[in-house]
Amino acid sequence: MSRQLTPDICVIGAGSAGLSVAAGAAAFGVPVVLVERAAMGGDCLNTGCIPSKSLLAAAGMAASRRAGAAFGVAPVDPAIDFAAAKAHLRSVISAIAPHDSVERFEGLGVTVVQGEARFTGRDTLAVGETTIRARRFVIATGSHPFLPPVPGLETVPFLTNESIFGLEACPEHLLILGGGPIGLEMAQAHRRLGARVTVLEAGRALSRDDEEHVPLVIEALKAEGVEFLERTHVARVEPGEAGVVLTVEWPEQGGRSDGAGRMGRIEGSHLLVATGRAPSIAGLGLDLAGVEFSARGIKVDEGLRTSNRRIYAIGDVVGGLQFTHVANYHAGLVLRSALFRLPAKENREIVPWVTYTTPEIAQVGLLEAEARKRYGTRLRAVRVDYAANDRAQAERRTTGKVKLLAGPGGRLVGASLVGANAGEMANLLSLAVSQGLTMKQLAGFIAPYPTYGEILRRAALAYYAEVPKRGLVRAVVRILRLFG
Ligand SMILES: Cc1cc2nc3c(=O)[nH]c(=O)nc-3n(C[C@H](O)[C@H](O)[C@H](O)COP(=O)(O)OP(=O)(O)OC[C@H]3O[C@@H](n4cnc5c(N)ncnc54)[C@H](O)[C@@H]3O)c2cc1C
Ligand SMILES: NC(=O)c1ccc[n+]([C@@H]2O[C@H](COP(=O)([O-])OP(=O)(O)OC[C@H]3O[C@@H](n4cnc5c(N)ncnc54)[C@H](O)[C@@H]3O)[C@@H](O)[C@H]2O)c1
Repeated sequence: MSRQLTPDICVIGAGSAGLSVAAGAAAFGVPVVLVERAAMGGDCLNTGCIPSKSLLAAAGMAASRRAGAAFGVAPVDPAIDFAAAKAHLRSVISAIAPHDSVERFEGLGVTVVQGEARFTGRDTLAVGETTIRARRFVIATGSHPFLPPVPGLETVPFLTNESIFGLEACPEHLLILGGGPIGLEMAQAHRRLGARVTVLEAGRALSRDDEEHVPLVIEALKAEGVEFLERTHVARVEPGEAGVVLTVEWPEQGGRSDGAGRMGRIEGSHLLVATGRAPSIAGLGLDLAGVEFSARGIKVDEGLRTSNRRIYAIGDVVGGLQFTHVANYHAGLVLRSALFRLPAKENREIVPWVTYTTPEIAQVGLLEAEARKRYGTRLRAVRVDYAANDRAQAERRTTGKVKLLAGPGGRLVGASLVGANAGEMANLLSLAVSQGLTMKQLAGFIAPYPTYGEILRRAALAYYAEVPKRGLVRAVVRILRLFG
């Protein structure tokens, strides 16, 4: 039966971005319609953050059983029930799913329409028999795996993040195309759960992270048995006896340390494609809506408005930094703009991200190379090793580094971390960068002892290490001593 809805706001996509806008708008009593064609919760809940972090947790449990010797606890080679690990993953999703469910959102006052949305005009959307005419639209349709143009890929049953979490048996030899966050998190998780794993990366693994810190992650994964082929070109994919055969090429300065030939063949049982993301915009009717886009995503201005000013686009579909917390950040900006008509401007220089390998690697704000370009000699980088932290010593997790970047006036403009709890520590640094705090303020808080977070205060104090040596400062201290 056909029906027409006329909300103030219509949100397309019930992933991290869309859910946040819908919940926020409904909380202020604004009529809002939310359209979703598949599972509520989008990538993060169903095929992204939650299953990947749950699998890493299972893998971490296996790794800890193998690693007790230094603590006087006899290591064991644990029997892994891969199907049970997957049951754990599904139960975590089920525990979170009610929060993102149709029932909860209807309870919040949101009208949820299930089906595929497509624009039929600049202010009209069709979802099956339903027509939605809204004052404002928010496109939050996310992204899907980008498939590289490797000849033969279509001839094998390759995996992506949309299918790998459904495997019930551990792959014998998992080949992973792409050494980004998905590739490395899945490499470590599967290796720890019993698979042989080979990562093939066209360029440099984790290329968006600090280049001084990335090698610590790669070395840790290699030490656990993950095989790495960086700067490797996969020329062809074909079916093989064991599953999949890759023909690979190494350029002159090839990634193989053994100096093997320029061409080679690698056989594995499974292939995971983790080579980036493409925006989910097919069939949306963006042309009819007057919304411009490119292969990267929907084009938006700093306020996340599209070329049609009544339509915003947020989250993965705009092709910027693709993280759940960025999707949530975007949602907040859109609510500010659409509900309160306040200026809203995305600031990409305060965004943190974390890859949840062991060790974790985290970035907040500017990378050193970016900061140097911007501030030149006015930039100071201070570095502290985890080995200087008592808690890291107690837990024997001393492989790690923190680097703080101080711009003019000692303002923290960026931070890079690698090591245990790097992601948790990124929280405090994210607050500091977003609020424009200085090294003085970062040195001035009391960190509970012994915590990993003390590393941050130590790094901030290191910024002032030269102060006691300055002549003027020493002279003042000398004079003050005269007063008893
Ligand atoms: C394996 C993996 C691990 C990740 N881990 C992390 C992590 O640890 N931390 C982190 O911050 N980020 C992580 N991410 C990234 C994170 O999942 C995404 O950035 C986030 O989910 C993007 O949210 P979104 O709302 O923009 O899009 P999505 O979650 O993709 O939601 C878009 C929704 O729109 C719907 N939709 C699309 N087109 C239409 C249409 N025409 N009509 C109706 N509905 C439509 C889709 O069905 C989907 O539900 C990970 C991603 C992957 C793949
Ligand atoms: N912990 C997290 O926050 C987390 C975890 C997973 C995913 N994510 C998000 O999901 C996004 C997608 O992750 P991703 O790892 O797929 O993408 P990515 O773009 O970060 O990395 C893809 C990698 O694949 C390589 N590559 C591309 N084509 C190739 C080819 N033909 N052969 C070999 N290598 C090739 C690239 O050089 C790159 O290093 C990330 O950018 C991130 O935003 C976040």
